[in-house]
Amino acid sequence: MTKLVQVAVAILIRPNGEYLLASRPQGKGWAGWWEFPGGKIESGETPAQALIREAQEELGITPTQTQPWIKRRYDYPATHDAEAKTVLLHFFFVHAWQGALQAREGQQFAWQHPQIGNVTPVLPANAPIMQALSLPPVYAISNVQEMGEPTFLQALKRQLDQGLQLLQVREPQLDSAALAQLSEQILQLCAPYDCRCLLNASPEQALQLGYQGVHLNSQRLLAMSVKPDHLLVGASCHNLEQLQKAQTLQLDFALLSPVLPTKSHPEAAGMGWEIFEDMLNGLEIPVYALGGMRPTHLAQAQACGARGIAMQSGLWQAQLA
Ligand SMILES: Nc1nc2c([nH]c(=O)n2[C@H]2C[C@H](O)[C@@H](COP(=O)(O)OP(=O)(O)OP(=O)(O)O)O2)c(=O)[nH]1
Ligand SMILES: [Mg+2]
Repeated sequence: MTKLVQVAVAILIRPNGEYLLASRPQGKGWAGWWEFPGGKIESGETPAQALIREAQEELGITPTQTQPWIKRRYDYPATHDAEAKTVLLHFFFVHAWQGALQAREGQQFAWQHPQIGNVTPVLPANAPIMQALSLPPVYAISNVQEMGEPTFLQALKRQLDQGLQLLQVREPQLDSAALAQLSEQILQLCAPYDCRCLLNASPEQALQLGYQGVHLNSQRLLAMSVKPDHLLVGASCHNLEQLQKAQTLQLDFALLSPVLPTKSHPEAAGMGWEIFEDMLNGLEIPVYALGGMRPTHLAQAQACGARGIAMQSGLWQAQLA
């Protein structure tokens, strides 16, 4: 049997969203590969304690604002410089720290833009983590039907000014002419910002109207046999079968809902955080929690292993409050 190594991993994030990678120093297994700072959890230590100790030892800093994220198990084969082992990685976001970064182990540092990672190779266990980090923590869903177009566009502008980076346009009540007209306005409004827009429709419609992405409902997801080209692709899932289908198709992300009871689907009870966390366990595709979400639920969703939260009324209302 290979040994299980538990590891605390620190994803240092700057306010502009860049995160820190470090090269593994000479003399360690997988030397020269890029990773997040961190290291083995010692006996008697919690993952959070190991995180702080490793940050002090490797970087000379003390994390002051941390947030648990995904746990990920990975089997490493034996290589010329390392034996076979299974690692259980406990990823944490580190949003703030004391002290100035020092390369205490002779490692190199590289701050990475989430969508333009430019150092390679990154340790193979981290591939799904890099994919998740290329997406922002909040996914907004349009609500023109309830708010009316002028109010919605105003609210959208305010969210864009506050850093919104991912938007789903979901307005099934509109006919195709009205949807084309609304799409043009939304895409124009978003163009100067770093915000990608997905249309909840078929991939053909999304491409035709000039969207960067398509959001599949669960019916379209189940009917699909290959990931559409040239689009960022997300899908709505309500059970494990659908999540697995999204993963098999190698979609960019999935939504899992309803987590909590919601106004838009009052008949559905909400699976709760415990089941939500269980369903994400072992999944490689990034997932957003949906259903009754408000901005304050982000930390809880991430502690369950989600990339973040998707919100419709919870987002647009939060800013009016
Ligand atoms: N720090 C870190 N380790 C990772 C990442 N991804 C990943 O698969 N690992 C694996 C590589 C190693 O097998 C293990 C971490 O062990 P390590 O060798 O860095 O441990 P350590 O810092 O405590 O150093 P030492 O015991 O060798 O002195 O976890 C990552 O992003 N960061
Ligand atoms: Mg280390």
